[in-house]
Amino acid sequence: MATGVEIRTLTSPDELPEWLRAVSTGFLLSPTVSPQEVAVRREGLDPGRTQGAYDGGRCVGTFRTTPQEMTVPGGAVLPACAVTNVTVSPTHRRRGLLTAMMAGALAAAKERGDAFATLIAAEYPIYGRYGFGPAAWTTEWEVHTARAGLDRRYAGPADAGDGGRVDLVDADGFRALMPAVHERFRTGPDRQGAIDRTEKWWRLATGDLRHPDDGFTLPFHAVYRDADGRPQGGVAYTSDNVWQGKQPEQTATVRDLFAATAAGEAALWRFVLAMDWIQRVRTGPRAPDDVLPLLLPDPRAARTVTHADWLWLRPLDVPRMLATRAYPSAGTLVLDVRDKDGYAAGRYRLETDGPGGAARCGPTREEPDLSLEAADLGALYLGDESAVRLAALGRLAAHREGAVRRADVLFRTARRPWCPDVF
Ligand SMILES: CC(=O)SCCNC(=O)CCNC(=O)[C@H](O)C(C)(C)COP(=O)(O)OP(=O)(O)OC[C@H]1O[C@@H](n2cnc3c(N)ncnc32)[C@H](O)[C@@H]1OP(=O)(O)O
Repeated sequence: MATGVEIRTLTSPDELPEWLRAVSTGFLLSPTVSPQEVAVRREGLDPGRTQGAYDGGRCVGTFRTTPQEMTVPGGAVLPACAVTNVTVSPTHRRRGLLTAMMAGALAAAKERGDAFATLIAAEYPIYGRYGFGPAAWTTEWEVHTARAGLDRRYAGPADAGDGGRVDLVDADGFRALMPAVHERFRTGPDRQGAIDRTEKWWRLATGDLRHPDDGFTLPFHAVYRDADGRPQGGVAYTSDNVWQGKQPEQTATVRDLFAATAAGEAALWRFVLAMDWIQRVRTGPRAPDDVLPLLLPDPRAARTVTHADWLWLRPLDVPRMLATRAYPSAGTLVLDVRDKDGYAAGRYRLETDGPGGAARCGPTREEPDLSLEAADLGALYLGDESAVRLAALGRLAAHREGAVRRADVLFRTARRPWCPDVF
């Protein structure tokens, strides 16, 4: 580790301006942070979960965690330790500062009883060494609206197709209605990977609270209500106002689109795709198996512009993780989990009752069916990775005939996991 550098949690909110300057420097945003920006960022930030690395009086490393609820397969939620604001200044990189801050944060998370740690990785190669595996991927599409083959005569609010309707609302209305809908959405049985949103999240997203330095554009907002008038989903979108030779060439960008019902999700996409002047719709980061392309008569009109790892997950409490999620069939599996940091290491017996039933998991001395690294269990846990694929890569060893396929029968999910948010 770097000599002469002290790593510690912040002792007072007065240390935040210097700490935030270091975040802004590490992310190459700006060498300074305005007092107004500090005022916004300090809201909800817990100094006790905020680490800084100090060389003399200068902050050269930052690392923060926040409490998070994450949905696991089946719809139950578990407490996670969300890692964010990780930076080391270019003057102090590759001397072990991140490694030291990560060690402190994971030890605290284990002590608190968090089931796992999560993060959105800036670059793929950074976090595997700390026991994180890519647990949910993301895809962004750009839809060429004229090629999609949709009926562009969409008639507006009264015609969402199922007796429901889509209405434009202002930002305050969206913020008033949507948190409750989002709670139902994110805890659905196929919503593994979705996370809770704080009041601050909603205020920032709807412009009620603004980062003065980030050039925020207020989006348009629309709400889908079902035939009974119950709000079931919403969309936030912007448009770029581009014209060429008297022709509209506009691209709408979806910032947020979710619904608690399939009808609501389809109606909101149809609404966005049918808008006059819009030639292209950028979907923002979605689940790789989002319904969007197949809602189009010609799915090829949805061109993939990004497909990448998104949410990374680091197991901490394996028995709790495995006993809490749902499984599509009854079965048993004995897993030998290797973890050089110890948090997830051990041999565990998982026993599942199948659909609608419970699962039990605890330490065992039985011979293992499979052995794998904690990071690979992180990749398997939400259902996105395949045990057969990991075995082909040599990252998962089978000790019994058929054990790899048995793992896939238990772990794979009907829908792919999706974390809709950046944190
Ligand atoms: C959740 C989030 O906040 S994601 C944001 C992450 N932040 C950034 O990407 C901002 C720019 N980068 C940085 O601030 C820093 O380079 C960090 C935070 C990524 C790494 O900090 P460092 O203190 O340099 O990491 P540290 O010295 O502990 O490195 C540990 C190991 O990871 C490797 N490593 C670190 N960063 C990277 C990287 N970007 N790519 C590949 N390997 C890396 C190091 O080479 C080292 O490997 P070794 O143990 O085999 O020698």
